Amino acid sequence: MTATSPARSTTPARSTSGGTHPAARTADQVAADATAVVGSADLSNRALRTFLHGLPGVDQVGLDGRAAVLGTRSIKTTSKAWALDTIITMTDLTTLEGADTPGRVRSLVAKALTPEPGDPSCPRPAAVCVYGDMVTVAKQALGSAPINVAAVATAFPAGRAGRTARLADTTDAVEAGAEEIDMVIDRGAFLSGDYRKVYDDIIAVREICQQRAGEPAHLKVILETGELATADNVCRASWLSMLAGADFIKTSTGKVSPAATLPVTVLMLEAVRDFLAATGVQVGVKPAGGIRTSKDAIKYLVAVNEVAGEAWLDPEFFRFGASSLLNDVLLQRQKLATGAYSGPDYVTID
Ligand SMILES: O=C[C@H](O)COP(=O)(O)O
Repeated sequence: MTATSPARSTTPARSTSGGTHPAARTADQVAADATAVVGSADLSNRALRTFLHGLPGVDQVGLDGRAAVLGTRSIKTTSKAWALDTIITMTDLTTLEGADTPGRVRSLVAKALTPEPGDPSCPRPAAVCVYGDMVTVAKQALGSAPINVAAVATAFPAGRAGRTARLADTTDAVEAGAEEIDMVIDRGAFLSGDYRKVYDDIIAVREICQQRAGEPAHLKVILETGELATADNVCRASWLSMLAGADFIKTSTGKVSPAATLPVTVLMLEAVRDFLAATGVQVGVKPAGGIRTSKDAIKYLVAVNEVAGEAWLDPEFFRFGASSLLNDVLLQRQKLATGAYSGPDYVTID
């Protein structure tokens, strides 16, 4: 990623309560510092630390309050139909089980290709998300359909492997044709303050993504927010990932509790909004893990619109990582169209 000329603003960088942190730098200062960090030829861990620890502090109480308010918004029935279809187009339909088989992946792909048999107006998910060794199976099953294959990589979910193994994992997935790579950060390095290691890892994975035949693979960086302990850490990990060139920042692997939450997603939406203002680069957000109902997913859409803005209401910039959300969305879609649920046999519950 190359930081373009920062958009100039004289408003102070905002913390999540909607107010400003007493020690907050202005957006101009954050922009200048971010540009200096990205442009530095010899970036030290100390420089990264200074930048990340100088970000406005997060008011956790304010964050929870803001998310709670967003979660109570109601939407009109007409908007609900749009919301349900939008959720489908933003879904990375996922299977990430040790017991995944080629048959299971083919069945996931069949569902992605035809989510609602008999209703050609039903949109398709953005991607299917699988382990790297299942990319070939998924690609073959998808054929030329415009659905991406996202592969988890870098020793997902814990990331506990040396860089050589983590990068080899990524190379395998990219060479098999994955259009999207979902990497995990080294939480141990991050939590021990070795930001430079995390930064270098992301850059190395991104370089492999860039080498994909045809289009570069899009890089989603999983923070595993449930292991980061504080909201300030989530904010720092978001900025660190974006500075290193993430196309998306993703909350969770789905293997750690808590996984995606609305407050954490609001915080990450604020980060991408502020990063765009500072650098001119728009990064996407992917909450993943534990989002199972349309009702919850709609709360996330409201947050996207109100926190980051309409520009993020696009699968290019917002995704849901979910294994079973699609089933509920299809049921709700049916209910909206016919006034009744079609019964539990109507959609596959897998
Ligand atoms: O990235 C997606 C998650 O692994 C899926 O989690 P879920 O099964 O809770 O929807």
